[in-house]
Parts: sequence; structure tokens; C-alpha cells
Amino acid sequence: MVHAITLDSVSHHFQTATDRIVLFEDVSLDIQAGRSYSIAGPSGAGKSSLLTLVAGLETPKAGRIEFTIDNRIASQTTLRKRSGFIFQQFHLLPELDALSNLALPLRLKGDKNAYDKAHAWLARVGLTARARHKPAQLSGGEQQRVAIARAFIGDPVFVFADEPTGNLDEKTAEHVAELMFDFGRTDQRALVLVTHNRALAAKADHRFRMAAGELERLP
Ligand SMILES: Nc1ncnc2c1ncn2[C@@H]1O[C@H](COP(=O)(O)OP(=O)(O)OP(=O)(O)O)[C@@H](O)[C@H]1O
Repeated sequence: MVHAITLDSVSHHFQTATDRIVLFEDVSLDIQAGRSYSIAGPSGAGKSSLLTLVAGLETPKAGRIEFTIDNRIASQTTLRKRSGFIFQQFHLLPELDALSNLALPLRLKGDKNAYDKAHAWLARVGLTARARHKPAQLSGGEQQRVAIARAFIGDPVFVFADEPTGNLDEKTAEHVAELMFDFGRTDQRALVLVTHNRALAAKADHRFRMAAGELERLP
């Protein structure tokens, strides 16, 4: 099966009452399942904005983005259903324990085995003993491990991560990065991450840098 995201001469800007903030122009990028991608670059360069376009959360001001899932052209809605997301702020639901945070996306899809799968994923990220703890009772690294498990639990075709290690110390960040790449490394999935962390960016198969309105491919 082919899964891909293709950006063809994509440009994006924000219009405020007084200014037009041009982020980038004529960006082309090809994302294929079975590969990982990192986008680095200075603060404010437009990395997160590019990720929202790649993930189908926003539509670009100009240019074309095509999503292919199972060899077919897919809508933004289909793309979102087949994607997992990991953010800097872990975005776990504070009133639910770790197990229920993991089970929720599956329960919403009517999966009868949601809790069994949630248990299995908690074990994969080494948090079985924390199943009944709520996010506030977990460390930052533990919360991010739950968030990573939640991103992968639905067997997504694409996983998008925005500064996934931004709130973590170096050692914890390394562990979290290893988990992400372990789960991301399959022929049927692409991992796309935005990060300032050089070690994390270097792990990706394809490395890019966004600066001064251009996306540069790094050697
Ligand atoms: N909704 C918006 N309206 C207006 N300007 C915006 C909006 N969202 C982002 N921007 C501006 O667009 C620019 C790029 O923001 P973006 O978050 O994509 O950068 P980034 O490279 O991810 O930065 P960082 O590394 O600091 O997260 C910034 O100058 C930001 O202030």
C-alpha cells in the first residue's frame, strides 16, 4: 500500500489587521510511508505552521497538497483519522488516568478491545504500574510516553510530532525519541517531526531546515 503526502509549490502567510506575515513560498516536499522526516530551524521560521499544513489541519494560501492513503487520494478528514499527533504540551485529559487516556481514542471509534490495547501500549512504554495515575501524578517524561502511546495506539499511517521533547531533560528526551522512532519505523508509516533538538532531528532519514522562508534539505 502506498501512503504519501506531496507538497507542490506551497506558500503560506498570515494576514493581521496591519501586516502580512509571509512564512514561506514555493515549498515542495514529498513524504512517504516507511521513512522519517525532521524539520529544524530558528524560532518563528514557520516550522509548526508547515506541520499543520502537512497534517491537513490547515489549507495553504497557495500551492497544492495531495494526501495518498492506501493508494488513493484522501481528504484532510481521512488523513486526520489515520494520523497520530504528539505535541510539546502533552495534551492528555487531566481527569482521566493513563489507561483511560490511551483507551479513549479507540473507544470513540467503537473498539471493544480498547482497554486491552491500552494495557498493551502502557506496557510498551514501560508504564504498567502507572495505569491508574492521572497526568498530574506523572512526570513530564511519563506523560509524554503516554502521549506517544496514544499517538500510535490507533495504528496510524502518519505520525506528526511538534517539539515532542521540548519540555524534557536530555536523558528523558533521548528515551522518548527512541520510543518514537521504534514505533515509527515500519513500512506502513511515516514519522514527521518538528524540533529544535539536534540529536532528535539527526535521527530522521530525511532532514530539513526551515529558515528565511525556505525549506532546505540537509545532507
Ligand atoms: N494564527 C496566526 N496569526 C498570525 N501570525 C501567526 C499565527 N500563527 C503563527 N503566526 C506567526 O507565524 C510565524 C511562524 O510561526 P510558527 O509557530 O510556525 O514558527 P516555528 O518555526 O514553529 O517557531 P517555534 O520554533 O518558536 O515554535 C511566527 O512569526 C508567528 O508569530
